[in-house]
Amino acid sequence: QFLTFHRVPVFLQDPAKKPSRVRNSLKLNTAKLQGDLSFSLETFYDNKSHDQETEIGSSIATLQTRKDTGNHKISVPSTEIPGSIYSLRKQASSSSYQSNSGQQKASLSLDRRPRLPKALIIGFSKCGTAALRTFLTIHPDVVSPVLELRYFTLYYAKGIEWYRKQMPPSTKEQLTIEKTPAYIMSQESLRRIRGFDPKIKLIVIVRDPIVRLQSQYAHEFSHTTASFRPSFKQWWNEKPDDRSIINVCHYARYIRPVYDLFPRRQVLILSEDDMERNPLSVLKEAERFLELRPAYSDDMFVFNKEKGFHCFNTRSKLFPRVLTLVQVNRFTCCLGVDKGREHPQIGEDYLEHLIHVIRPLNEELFDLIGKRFQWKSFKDKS
Ligand SMILES: Nc1ncnc2c1ncn2[C@@H]1O[C@H](COP(=O)(O)OS(=O)(=O)O)[C@@H](OP(=O)(O)O)[C@H]1O
Repeated sequence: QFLTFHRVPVFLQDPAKKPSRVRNSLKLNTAKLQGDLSFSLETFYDNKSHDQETEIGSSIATLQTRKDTGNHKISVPSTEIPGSIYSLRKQASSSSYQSNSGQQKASLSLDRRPRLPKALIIGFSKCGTAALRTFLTIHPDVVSPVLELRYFTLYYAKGIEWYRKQMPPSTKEQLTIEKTPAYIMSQESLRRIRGFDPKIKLIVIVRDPIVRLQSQYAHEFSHTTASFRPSFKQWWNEKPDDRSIINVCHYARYIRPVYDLFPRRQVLILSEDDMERNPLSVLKEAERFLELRPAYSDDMFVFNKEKGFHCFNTRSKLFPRVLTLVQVNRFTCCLGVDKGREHPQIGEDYLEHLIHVIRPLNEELFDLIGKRFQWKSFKDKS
C-alpha cells in the first residue's frame, strides 16, 4: 500500500524557547506519544534526498506515502520525556499540516534547509573522528551528516548542489559540520576545499601513532578470524611504500599543506588521547574555535567501564539530542561496536623499533603545530 518511506525528524522543543507561531502549532500537549500518530500533510518533504535518518531533533519518525491516495502517514516512536512538547516541522520555508482529526493545524515558516558546511573534520582516520563529530553534534547549534560524504575526494564531479543536498536541514544560525578523514590525505582535496570556501574552519584530530596503527589493524581485520590474521609486524612490513608506517604516522607531512593553504587561525589540531581522557575539555576547545555559544557541560558524559570510553550521560540536559544520533547505541549511549575494538599485541622488540622510528615524526609534528601531546607509547622517553 505504501509507496515511499522517509525518515523525518521529530523535534523536541523547550516550550519556553519556541517562537509563538510554532508554539501554536501541532501542539501535542502531552509529551507521551503512543504508537502511530497519523497526519495528512499537504506537502511534507520537498527535498527527497533527505530520506536518510537525520540527526536533528529528538527523535526519528517515519513518513510513509500511500500509493492510492497520495496521503502521508507519520509514525512517531513511543517516547516519554517529561516537561516537553513535540512539534513536527517542515523542512522548507512554509507549509501547513492538519491532523487526521482536524483538530491541530499549523502554518510554519521556518527557514530550515540543507546548508553547506562552514567547518570540516578533515582527518585523521582512526583518530576518534566519529566520536568527535558525534560529540560536537550534541550542541543545539550544530548539525552534521551521518555519513562521510567524501565530496572533495571522490564525489567532486557531482557538484556543489549534490553536496548541499546531503546536509541535514538547519537554520541560518546553526553550523553544519562535515567529517571525512580522507580529505587531509589528498592535496587536491585540500585545494578544492580552499576553492569552495577559503574561510572554512578545519579540525584535525591526531592520536598516539602507535595506538593508531593498532586501531587500523583492528579495523582491517575486524571480520577475519583470529587464526587467519597476520601478526601485527608482518602486516605492517607487507604494506606498500605509500602506506608504510613512516607515511601513516607522519602527521606533519599531511598537516603542512593545510597550513600552506589556510591561515593557522582556521585550523584546530586536537588529540584523540585528550578526548578519551577528558572529552569536555576538548569539546570546549572546539566550541571556542567554532565560535559556538557555550553549551557543552560537565554532565554530558559518563565513563562506561565496559566500553572503556566516555559515553553520553542519560541525565544530561542535552540528552534528548543524543537520541537522534544514529551512531549512538540507544541502550548504552556509547558509540557502536565498530568503535573501541580490541587492539593487537605488539612484541617488545618491535614496539621499541616503532618508538625509535616514529619519535622524530612526532617531534616534527609538535614543532609544526606549536603544541605537544602526551602520548602513552612515548611517555617517559621524551
Ligand atoms: N568516546 C569514544 N567512544 C568510542 N570510540 C572512541 C571514543 N573516543 C575515541 N574513540 C576512538 O575512536 C576510534 C575510531 O576512530 P575514527 O572514528 O576516526 O575511525 S574511522 O576512521 O572513522 O573509522 C576508536 O578506535 P578503536 O578503539 O581502535 O576502535 C576509538 O578508540
